[in-house]
Amino acid sequence: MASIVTHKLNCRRGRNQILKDISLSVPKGSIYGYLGRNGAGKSTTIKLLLGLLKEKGDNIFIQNLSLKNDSTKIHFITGSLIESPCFYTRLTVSENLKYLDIIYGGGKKRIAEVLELVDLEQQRNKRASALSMGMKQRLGIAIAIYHDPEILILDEPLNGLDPQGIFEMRKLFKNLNERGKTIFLSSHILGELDKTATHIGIIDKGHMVFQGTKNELLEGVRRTIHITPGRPERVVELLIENGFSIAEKDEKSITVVVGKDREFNAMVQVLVHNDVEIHDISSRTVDLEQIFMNLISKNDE
Ligand SMILES: Nc1ncnc2c1ncn2[C@@H]1O[C@H](COP(=O)(O)OP(=O)(O)OP(=O)(O)O)[C@@H](O)[C@H]1O
Repeated sequence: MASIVTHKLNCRRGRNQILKDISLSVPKGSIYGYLGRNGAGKSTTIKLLLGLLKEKGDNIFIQNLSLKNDSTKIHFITGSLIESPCFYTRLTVSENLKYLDIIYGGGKKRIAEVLELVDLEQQRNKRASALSMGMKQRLGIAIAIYHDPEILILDEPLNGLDPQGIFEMRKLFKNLNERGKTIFLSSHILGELDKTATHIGIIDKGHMVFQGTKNELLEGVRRTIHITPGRPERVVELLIENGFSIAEKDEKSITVVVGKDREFNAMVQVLVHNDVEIHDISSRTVDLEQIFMNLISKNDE
């Protein structure tokens, strides 16, 4: 089942078509990374999902509820963090949560639970204004999850955090995900999502250029294999005979480009079975960042 579904989401401001036919499908229980360059349309999508723009949301469904007809129910099952976290800077961390508790209930137990979850127990009596950036962001998450929503929608939650802050937020996302929350988060840096996301959606200039699991994104990746054999000419012959194409060769070494792991294994088998002398073999995989750049540069053409 999908937690968030949109059917051909469009958004226009004046002559500017900000979003064009965005059809999202965010599986329940996933950590869905929504990736795109600055200005691609991520925040606009998120604002639409949260019903914050004038568009009616008749093609947006959260847990099968229509945003147009069931926005109140949707608010109860959704927690969000957009732009900078919103809290009372002059109140302490726990006072901020006590304030929320007036609305949602749950009492001291829920406050303690949430503080533990976001790892702010030590800072509970600190004024929110005195927190580090990473802690402020975690307080923002604490506020977003206080009412125990099933889905979290976060706009660039890792923006501006140092490596330690990013590490802690990732840990928090994984922890929340293990507790059954579906997390939709945006970023303009693939590396930020790479380690956390189970699913990736890539948007560029308002168009969706990829959507699928992280493994599906990696499927098209090719590996460059650099081999330094005893007899390069013999290896070139063997590889060509067995259907591999040689990308480059010089006197000492050969470069072969292969697809999936299976193809790499097949190539190694050919070398082993033919008793080829190898001095060195190294493999370089195109990283996710490169795939991202390739996808969006195709959209530039
Ligand atoms: N109210 C508006 N009126 C006109 N154009 C807008 C409006 N809001 C956003 N845009 C334009 O729509 C495009 C997408 O903006 P959006 O904020 O959704 O991008 P983004 O992917 O979130 O980028 P960033 O990472 O920089 O926040 C941008 O070109 C932006 O200038």
